[in-house]
Amino acid sequence: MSAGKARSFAFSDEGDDPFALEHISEHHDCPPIESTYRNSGGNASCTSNKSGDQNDMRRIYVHDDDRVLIKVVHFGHPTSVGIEIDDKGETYVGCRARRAGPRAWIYFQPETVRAAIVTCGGLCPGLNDVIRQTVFSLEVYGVKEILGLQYGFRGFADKKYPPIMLSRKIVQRINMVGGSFLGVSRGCPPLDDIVDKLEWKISMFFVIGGNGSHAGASAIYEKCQARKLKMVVVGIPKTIDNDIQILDKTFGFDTAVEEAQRAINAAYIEASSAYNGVGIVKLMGRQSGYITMYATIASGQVDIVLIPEVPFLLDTQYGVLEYMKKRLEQFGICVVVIAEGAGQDLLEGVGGTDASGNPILGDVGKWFYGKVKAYFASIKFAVDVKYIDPTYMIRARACNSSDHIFCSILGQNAVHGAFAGYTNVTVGVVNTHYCFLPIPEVIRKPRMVDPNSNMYHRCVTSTGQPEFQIPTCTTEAAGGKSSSGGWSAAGGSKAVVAPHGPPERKKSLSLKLDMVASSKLDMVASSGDVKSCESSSSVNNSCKSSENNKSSDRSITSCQSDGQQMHDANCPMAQHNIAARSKCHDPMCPVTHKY
Ligand SMILES: Nc1ncnc2c1ncn2[C@@H]1O[C@H](COP(=O)(O)OP(=O)(O)OP(=O)(O)O)[C@@H](O)[C@H]1O
Ligand SMILES: O=P(O)(O)OC[C@H]1O[C@](O)(CO)[C@@H](O)[C@@H]1O
Repeated sequence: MSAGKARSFAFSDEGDDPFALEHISEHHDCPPIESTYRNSGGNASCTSNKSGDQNDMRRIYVHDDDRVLIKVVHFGHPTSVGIEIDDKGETYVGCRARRAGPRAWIYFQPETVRAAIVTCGGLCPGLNDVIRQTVFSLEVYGVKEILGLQYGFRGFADKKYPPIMLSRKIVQRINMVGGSFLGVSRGCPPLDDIVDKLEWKISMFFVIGGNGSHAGASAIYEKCQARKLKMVVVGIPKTIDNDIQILDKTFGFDTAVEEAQRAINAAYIEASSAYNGVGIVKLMGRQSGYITMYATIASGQVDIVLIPEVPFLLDTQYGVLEYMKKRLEQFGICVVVIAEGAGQDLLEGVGGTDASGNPILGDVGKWFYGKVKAYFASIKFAVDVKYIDPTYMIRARACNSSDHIFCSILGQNAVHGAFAGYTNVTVGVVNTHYCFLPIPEVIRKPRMVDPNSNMYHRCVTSTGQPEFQIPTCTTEAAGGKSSSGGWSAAGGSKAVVAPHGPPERKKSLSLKLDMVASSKLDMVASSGDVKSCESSSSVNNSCKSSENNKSSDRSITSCQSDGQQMHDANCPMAQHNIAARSKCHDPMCPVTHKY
């Protein structure tokens, strides 16, 4: 199946299934043999018959007909948050992927297999864990020859770094450290040179990398097909950026978020102890803001988050700088987290591309730091600005325990997929289940944060920030200034009123799948904007009465102006410095007691 193939909404095992996998038996004569995979004490040869049924109590094999649903939510309406309708009006509702795991029947004689493993792109916590478990699993099947390519695809061409033989003994302890035991690189020799080398009887090729590496893996697969090489290509998605479609997450992402959160917390500590302290943290994320968004929520101490997917104004009355001033006036502190790829439209990029063709970005962190300093100097507002750029620290470490486990499962499943004969596939977790997915489908486009997603709404609910845009429809529900003077509420006024109206209890809410496509038109022509304007008064009411709205400015303003007092243990004052705390006059306020 090619990347451009039409996708259907309803699952079918026939040709139009976007998750149909290439299988080696479609191109080569290779009858299945009984699996040689044994886990501890398992006696696989007694447990299955040719149809894959298992006769004994021990069950170690996944049946080839097992499937994982790509979407497990029943979406009640095409405008439901999270439904992910793509630019062709398509969704993955109803689609299923093949469940990963060992099969009872395999398509390679292990003693004839020569496997090769390569790690490409940037570093990512967990690379060594994946290499290690891939080697272990190959050996469990009975493979004797396992080659490690050095320094990514360059390892095919660079005579100084020939492939190294891998074994359980060699890789036993590599998971204790970060980095890649094999080395990584960007850029690669001509694909034909790589395929020439693969003709050295390599029958299983494991590519551990991100979108670019998977594009490379798929291109190599195509070339091998053309040369009729009997080889399977299996990818293992790696990227701290978490920018791979469909998957719950990629390995290393959790660890990177953990490390990023530490940087944010350091910025918070610095800023909270300084006079009008500003903490700025720049985090990796070339085109997608996942690390920044998740670390922001994890830290809980961020006032402003800026990601590549959400444009922002800097210096106007709706811009970031004026909002920072307001935060400083109110709380004496402001923590800003900015993703590497954010605001690239505002600064001069370095231009050009790296060896892999990725754009070289301008340094938004330094640029933003300079702008903040200049702005506050220009208005003679004393600030103490600390800038932290943890860059490579978030990806150079060994992974945390959840990533150790995740990587182990991915490495093992990659080997199961190869022995099952699947090729041009990758292995990933979808809805907490492991599955094999066609590479072309997962790299159709990079995954980015959807500013209309639940997760982004959660993030800006956490920071309490407004949209840094000229409001398209102003409402008094805005998180700070009113229509005459400034910011609109985070998430936008359009998001305030549900576009799909009140629930109709008696009618079935079940979503007809063909509705999804037509709904795109509805959404474009929707009168949602108008409605949200009209109903702003009700929104405003709920806003005023929301005493527990801990993160937004309006709760403080209404508290103070209504003469109400803050009894909330999570009073926003509690999170900020002593100067700001003194603004809380409530004798019951836990902060007043504490200090
Ligand atoms: N479209 C493509 N076709 C063939 N090879 C590619 C393609 N894109 C990238 N590659 C190769 O894949 C390798 C890794 O690509 P890249 O440097 O973009 O990292 P990545 O796999 O996307 O990982 P990361 O998330 O760290 O950026 C490089 O050797 C690069 O030359
Ligand atoms: O400096 P390098 O190695 O090119 O890597 C930087 C890039 O790697 C990533 O971490 C992963 O692609 C990006 O977020 C970042 O732009």
